Amino acid sequence: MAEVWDAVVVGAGIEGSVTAFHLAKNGCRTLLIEQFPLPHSRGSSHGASRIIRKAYVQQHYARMMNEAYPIWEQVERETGTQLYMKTGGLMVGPRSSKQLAETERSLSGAGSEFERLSSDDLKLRFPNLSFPADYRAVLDPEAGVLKADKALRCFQDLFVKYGGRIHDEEKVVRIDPGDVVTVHTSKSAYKTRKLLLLPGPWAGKLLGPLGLHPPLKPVRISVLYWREKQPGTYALKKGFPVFVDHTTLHKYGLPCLEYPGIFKLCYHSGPVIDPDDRDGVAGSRGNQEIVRMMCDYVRKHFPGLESVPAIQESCIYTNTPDEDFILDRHPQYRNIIIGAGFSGHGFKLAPVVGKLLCELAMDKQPSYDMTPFSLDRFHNTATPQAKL
Ligand SMILES: Cc1cc2nc3c(=O)[nH]c(=O)nc-3n(C[C@H](O)[C@H](O)[C@H](O)COP(=O)(O)OP(=O)(O)OC[C@H]3O[C@@H](n4cnc5c(N)ncnc54)[C@H](O)[C@@H]3O)c2cc1C
Ligand SMILES: O=C(O)[C@@H]1CCCCN1
Repeated sequence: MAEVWDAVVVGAGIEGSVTAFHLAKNGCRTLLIEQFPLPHSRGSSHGASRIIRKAYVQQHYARMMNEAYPIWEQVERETGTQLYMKTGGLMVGPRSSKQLAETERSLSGAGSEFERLSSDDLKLRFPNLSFPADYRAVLDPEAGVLKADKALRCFQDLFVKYGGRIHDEEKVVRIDPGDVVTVHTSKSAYKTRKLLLLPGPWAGKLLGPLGLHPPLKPVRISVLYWREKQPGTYALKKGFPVFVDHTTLHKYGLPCLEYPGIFKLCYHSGPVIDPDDRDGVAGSRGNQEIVRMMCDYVRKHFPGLESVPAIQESCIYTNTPDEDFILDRHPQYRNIIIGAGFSGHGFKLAPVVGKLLCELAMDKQPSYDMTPFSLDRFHNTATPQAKL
């Protein structure tokens, strides 16, 4: 008789890899299936860096981050790899910004420290930034950079260390629900008691045949890097923080890390695409406009950077209308668990996302209120609004 797995996880991005790690660590015999050869750069988890911060508008994420940090540290210890570099995080916006006020409220509510910077403080502390006199900032002292590609590898290595199996270059092509689910791939078929779907931008393609159509939009993000005029101006070593601008749709930046002397500064939006054709016609549409807008932005606010990007790469967000994640069971097939819609901010939270999905798979009471992450919230048509 075919072997029955305790759990099969589909998708070896950061969310699937961390979920698989928690399952294996909790004694579940787990198989992690990935369509592409690992590592790859076609989904959402590639690249050297991501922002980690507690400064969130939504308090549920600020609270979850209190648990995420110790797990990141534990993985660093267990693998002997530095993954987190503390830089502090600067959230800027107009003095009247509701988002900044709510960020302060949620940091306080989560028991986390922060500093409030006036326009004068901002000028004094960060002379290489230029913002109007009616701007202010919130500084999150615990924020920093995660070494993303290393982090992904660490979680996959630990998963294998705890007895998990990874099958890459194997695409899931059909799912037959049941008390024991059958997962058909391009190479084989597997039986499992619990199936966890973490397919990133491909979520729509896997969920549709299971009768689920949540309003998910895969969006192509241009990852833009800008050369310093004077090397070292925005360097991590010199203590330049990670940065989020809360004016209208966000712009965000990370101090020079992956390419020496080159600062990463991106726009938190882009064209809706098919993940199998990320850089095709739809993906390129609007890119020139975004680059032009970002050139203007750099000229205005980052006077120490060349105002033409030195490097351009791509990555994909999978957005929900309210930018909250989906972490839930299939409403009909309760042993199928879904993690999707990480809306461009899921990396830092993956340690807690994985823990919650593992709890659902092991039929334990989840450690957090799952209401913000429920699939059925979309029946009430959430108002689209950039939050973070
Ligand atoms: C430019 C950019 C900047 C970001 N910045 C930040 C940040 O600063 N901080 C932060 O916290 N987050 C950030 N994020 C968000 C974060 O990176 C994502 O939320 C996270 O990587 C999502 O991971 P995932 O595992 O859901 O998706 P993915 O990494 O895409 O993983 C899904 C995997 O499933 C596989 N798969 C799909 N379908 C199948 C199938 N049928 N069979 C087998 N395998 C399948 C895919 O190949 C893929 O490997 C950023 C994202 C981008 C794009
Ligand atoms: O998750 C983050 O911290 C960043 C903030 C800005 C948008 C992209 N993601």
